[in-house]
Amino acid sequence: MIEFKNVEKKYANGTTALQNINLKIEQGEFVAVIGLSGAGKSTLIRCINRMHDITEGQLKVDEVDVAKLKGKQIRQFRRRIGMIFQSFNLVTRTTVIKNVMVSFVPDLPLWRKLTGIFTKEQKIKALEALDKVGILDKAFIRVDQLSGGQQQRVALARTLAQNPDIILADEPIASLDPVTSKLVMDDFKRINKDMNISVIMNIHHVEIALEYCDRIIGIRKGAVVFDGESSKVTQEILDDIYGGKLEEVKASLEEKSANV
Ligand SMILES: Nc1ncnc2c1ncn2[C@@H]1O[C@H](COP(=O)(O)OP(=O)(O)OP(=O)(O)O)[C@@H](O)[C@H]1O
Repeated sequence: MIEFKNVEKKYANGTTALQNINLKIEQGEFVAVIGLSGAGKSTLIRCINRMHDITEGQLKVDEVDVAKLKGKQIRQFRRRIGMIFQSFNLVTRTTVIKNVMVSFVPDLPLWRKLTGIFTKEQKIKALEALDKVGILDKAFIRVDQLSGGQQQRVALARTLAQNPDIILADEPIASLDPVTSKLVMDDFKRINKDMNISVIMNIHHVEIALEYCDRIIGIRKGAVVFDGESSKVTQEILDDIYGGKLEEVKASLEEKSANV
């Protein structure tokens, strides 16, 4: 379980990105974090794996007080938490399988990971992870020869190979066209349901969030203004989360996806 108790995050420049956050996320939930740009979605997600330090309150992941972790403990803790980014974060000039196997040697420098010799067992594990996201046939192809959607699936396979309890996804479909976005969301959903991995996703596409995620957390100006089941989200709630600017957000997303 992930538990935020009166969490505040203030950046060094004085910006309060999160204030008085109280949340409980149980193992196996599929949660979307929505809100306007700058509302604090990324900050919220990144506090969970200590990419950002909180400045007040307490954040616990399975009873581990995240703020108290130090050095090696942080690295060990992060192994249980996969992170997916909008930009995939892959090494594009090497093969798909090598990108996945990188997850087996988290403490080595990247060049060592990529030149490293992997065991047969590790190769099998990587192939299994690729199979789970439907791109086993691409294992020995260079990443730069794949489409955006396929690259995001490689990133997902890399995270799965690490055997995480939680996946944090920071706008995972923001660079994808609408059809590919849905395929990637199908993968997230399947992984969430079949493997009981918690997924906490920061997402701009409200309709997709409502369709795929079980729970919606709406953030406005660093505070939670809605927290409940997707099926309970009304237009009025969306107007509150987005301060009446939802149509503008949708129009800008449509413009972006036309340019993908
Ligand atoms: N490293 C930083 N230093 C100072 N302020 C920051 C930093 N990162 C984010 N902020 C500020 O914190 C607030 C929340 O930012 P955050 O990136 O969490 O929002 P967001 O909802 O994820 O936005 P977007 O949808 O545009 O990614 C914003 O006011 C932002 O300018």
